[in-house]
Amino acid sequence: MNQSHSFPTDDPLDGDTLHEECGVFGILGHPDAAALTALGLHALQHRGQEAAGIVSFDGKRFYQERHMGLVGDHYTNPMTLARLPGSISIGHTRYSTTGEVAMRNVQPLFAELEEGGIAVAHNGNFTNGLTLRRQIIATGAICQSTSDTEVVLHLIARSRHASTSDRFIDAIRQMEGGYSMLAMTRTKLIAARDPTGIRPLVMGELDGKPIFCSETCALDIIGAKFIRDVENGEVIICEIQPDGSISIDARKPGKPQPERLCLFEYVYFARPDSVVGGRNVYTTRKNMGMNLAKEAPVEAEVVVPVPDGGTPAALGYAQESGIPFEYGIIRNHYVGRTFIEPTQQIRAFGVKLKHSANRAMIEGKRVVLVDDSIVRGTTSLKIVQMIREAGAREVHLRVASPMIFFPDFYGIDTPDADKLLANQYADVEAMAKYIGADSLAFLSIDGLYRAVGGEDRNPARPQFTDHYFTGDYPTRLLDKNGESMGNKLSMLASNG
Ligand SMILES: O=P(O)(O)OC[C@H]1O[C@H](OP(=O)(O)OP(=O)(O)O)[C@H](O)[C@@H]1O
Ligand SMILES: NC(=O)CC[C@H](N)C(=O)O
Repeated sequence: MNQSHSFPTDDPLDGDTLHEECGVFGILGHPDAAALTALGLHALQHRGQEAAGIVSFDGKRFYQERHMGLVGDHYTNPMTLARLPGSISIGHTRYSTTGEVAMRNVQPLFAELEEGGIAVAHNGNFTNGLTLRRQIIATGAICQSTSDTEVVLHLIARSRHASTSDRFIDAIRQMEGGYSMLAMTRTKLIAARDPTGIRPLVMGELDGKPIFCSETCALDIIGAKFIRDVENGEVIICEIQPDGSISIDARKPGKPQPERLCLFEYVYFARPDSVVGGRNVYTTRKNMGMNLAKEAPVEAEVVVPVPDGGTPAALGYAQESGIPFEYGIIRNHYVGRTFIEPTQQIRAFGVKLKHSANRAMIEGKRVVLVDDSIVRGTTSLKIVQMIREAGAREVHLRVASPMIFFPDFYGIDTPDADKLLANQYADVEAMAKYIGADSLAFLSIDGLYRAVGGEDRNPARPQFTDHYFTGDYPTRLLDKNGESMGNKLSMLASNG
């Protein structure tokens, strides 16, 4: 295995940030596998900005490049790509949910097995990862990372099945929680999605070669064709045959369960141009804004989005209400997503750097501000104040998703419940007062369901994963037992 990384491994971050997701990309049998993977990861950058890695195989050896930072910081360098030869490749952009921000947790993770090397890339989070980790450590395993993903490698190694595919299936069947996973061996690319289908994963094709990635925007960037979603609970095994052809074997190893995609993919995470679960994300966000305008109308002269997340919903609100849409806030694109920053102080500073009021569009007007979500309230507090300082007569905040009361354990890494703004105030009026808005309203859960899936939430069998709004977790939470995720790996806290 070629190890060519040498990056710092310190982790000053606390375990209390609302992180995003991760992005995965894999391709089998293409001569430009690593370069295509790098391009795919570029398109998936919004899903994870802490670190990015690529593993390739050239018929003889595995190669890896794993780096802290953005995809463009490393994989635009032809020398880096030259160190990733071969026609099989998988890649990952990371936002940590379990395990610190350190080189040892940067994916793909690689292991030498009896029958050869295997690399895995994981978007999601296992809700029994720590429980299984304790069990394998108790029986002699030596873990190299603090990532929940590593447990899968150990379970593959311990499986009694003969083929790598069966070992992989054996391993993931023991895992609970949310996962869209890719694995690669010397001849195979394997894709798997958890039984509930919490995280997205799609299959595409370029020049007849199979591709798997988190979102369709990664297919579009390389001109690949969308084939279909990987189904919930499905494992697809693609293998290069001795004659050079590629076999594709799709299996559903577990008990069938209804799919429940994560609603937050539509509210915030996925790129607006992606098609997630057959739905164009931009359209669902516009629908959210339209439903919000119906549910919470207000008299005003201008609708202003909180960019970027709030923009499609604000357009929907403006179209439905007939109030003109204007860019009353200008976004500095050199500042990333703010609610993922490590400390509250830095987050607040980031929000200030990121948004400026466009006074000419605001002064003397009653403004409807539209954002996609309120998590801690950092953004809302600053933006409402900024709009007032720019001369707005009234500021009405409209949020295109319901109030967030519950933490996530499936790959989002929300703050602890007590840090969520909705849990700090008795009602919406009290929240509005804290934020400094003349009025505040959230989209209802049914309004959100209709915006995404066209029908109300079915309480007996919810169509989507929505626990952050409702407390209805789609799986059991074995590791949790009342502890926060941030505390779970405290026994493993380290610098590298
Ligand atoms: O209540 P808070 O804790 O501030 O979190 C919510 C805010 O964070 C997100 O924006 P972010 O700046 O992360 O990303 P964006 O640029 O994609 O909108 C989201 O769109 C809200 O504006
Ligand atoms: N956000 C994610 O999907 C994270 C994947 C994995 N749990 C990690 O922390 O590396």
